[in-house]
Amino acid sequence: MILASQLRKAFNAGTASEKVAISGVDLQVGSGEFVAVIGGNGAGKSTLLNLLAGAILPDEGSIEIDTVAVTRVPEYARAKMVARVFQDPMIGTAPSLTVQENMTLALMRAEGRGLRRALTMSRRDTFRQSLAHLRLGLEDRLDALAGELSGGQRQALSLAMATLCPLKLLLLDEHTAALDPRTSELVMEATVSLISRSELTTLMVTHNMEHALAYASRIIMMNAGQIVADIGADEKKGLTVADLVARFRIKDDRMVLSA
Ligand SMILES: Nc1ncnc2c1ncn2[C@@H]1O[C@H](COP(=O)(O)OP(=O)(O)OP(=O)(O)O)[C@@H](O)[C@H]1O
Repeated sequence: MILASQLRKAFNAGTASEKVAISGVDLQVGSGEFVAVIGGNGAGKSTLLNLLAGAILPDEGSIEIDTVAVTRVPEYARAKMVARVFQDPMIGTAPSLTVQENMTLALMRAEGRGLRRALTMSRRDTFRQSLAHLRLGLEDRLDALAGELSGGQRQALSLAMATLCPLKLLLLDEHTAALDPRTSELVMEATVSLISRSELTTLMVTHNMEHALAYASRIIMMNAGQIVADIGADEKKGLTVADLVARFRIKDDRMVLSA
């Protein structure tokens, strides 16, 4: 369970360019819930994820992950609990290392030993199996350099790496936004398969309303640093993309693409 209470974060505080990015945010996410975070540009979505990851610390409020108070715990010390996948396929994997070396690095995050010692044959099988579930052909490319993979395969590898060790919270920051529509669907399907297999608690920032409606169990809408709507599974069932766009006057990815 993730519990955020009365979070506030301002940038450039006390200056003329002060910007309150998050204000009075209360959020409770149950174990295994998959929450889509939507909202217009500058609404505070990435800042909320940054606060949960520990990449930035709040000015006010508190954060608990499975009853552990992590409010002032920096990102590196939260890494065993929280993993994140970013929009840019170039972030999250090391291009000059192979697929299996990248995955070994992800394991070392939890185990902390040398790359050579950690890379054993049994690990290879484990890596192959976890990559096969993603259905992007990565299981046959363990020895390929990550830099030679397609954008979709790199995002899938980032996902596999993020979820290789037991996790309390997975944060997806527009992780399919830089991909073409077909690849974006494939990575989204891989995401859902991973999340449901591991019953992972997940927050996904997205501008793709179809993904939010189809895949998440709950949608929260942000505006001006606050959560302005919280749509549970039952209410979500009756909504269409057009409803969401009209109700919240926000842009959908596909509208941006076709504009
Ligand atoms: N490091 C920073 N320094 C100054 N202002 C910032 C910083 N990070 C975010 N902001 C500001 O805080 C507000 C919220 O930004 P945030 O990136 O969280 O929005 P977002 O909802 O993720 O937007 P988008 O959909 O465009 O990515 C914006 O006004 C932004 O300009």
